[in-house]
Amino acid sequence: MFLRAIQFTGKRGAAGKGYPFNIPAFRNVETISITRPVTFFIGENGTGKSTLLEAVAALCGFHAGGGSRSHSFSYQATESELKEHIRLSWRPKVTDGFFLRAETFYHFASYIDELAKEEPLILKYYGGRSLHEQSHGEAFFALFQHRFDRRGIYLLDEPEAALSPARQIAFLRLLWQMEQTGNAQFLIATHSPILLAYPGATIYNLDYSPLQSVEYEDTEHYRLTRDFLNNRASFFRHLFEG
Ligand SMILES: Nc1ncnc2c1ncn2[C@@H]1O[C@H](COP(=O)(O)OP(=O)(O)OP(=O)(O)O)[C@@H](O)[C@H]1O
Repeated sequence: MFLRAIQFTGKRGAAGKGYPFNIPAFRNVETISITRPVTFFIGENGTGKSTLLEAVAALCGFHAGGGSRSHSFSYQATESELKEHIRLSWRPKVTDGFFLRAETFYHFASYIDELAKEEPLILKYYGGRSLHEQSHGEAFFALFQHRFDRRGIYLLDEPEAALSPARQIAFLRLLWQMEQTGNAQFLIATHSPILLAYPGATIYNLDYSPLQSVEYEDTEHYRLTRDFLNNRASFFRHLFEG
């Protein structure tokens, strides 16, 4: 455990009412406590998960388009001002880690290819070959397996985006292995009921204003998936015949 809390500073009111200060989940939040090695952020589309992870990544010194401190590639920045209104509380501080953004992964892969032209050995951190020569899911998994072995903080924005259900379950094992080393901490924004099932994680739900921690079995992800799988016919009756 490295990051212990995300603290919202009191100056936000002065910053105006537009994005990102109009996001309901952040209203009246003082501190998001981080007490477990794996913390999930969930919520409907547009509730602020990426905005929060981006701000944390910026304060960690990670490139806004994804990557670590040493990565810098051209990317149309969409960073919000939130980073100027939060503080990270560390014990101990780490500077290494990675910010995975599914949406900019293509640009990241191209950037690594460029670096590999000068320094081919760099590809060992990405499964031994260009990320572009691997499928989207293979490339994600190669990154998890070969690059996430360093002591650090890992910020993952929808890592399930490229992963099959079987790979998501394999990812749970990787998470567990990395947690056992005591060297890795994860903040993960996700919509996946499989990833969210990871035992012992904290889940913050940004559907609430202010955001709240919830139990896995109380999440819509768990309940809706369970009900859908248990009774598809009933869902389809309502969807198609109503
Ligand atoms: N650069 C921006 N300028 C203005 N509004 C923005 C900007 N980026 C995001 N928003 C708005 O802020 C809100 C939160 O967006 P964000 O991308 O953080 O949501 P999210 O929870 O990650 O969503 P999703 O699950 O769809 O990825 C949304 O209403 C979005 O429209």
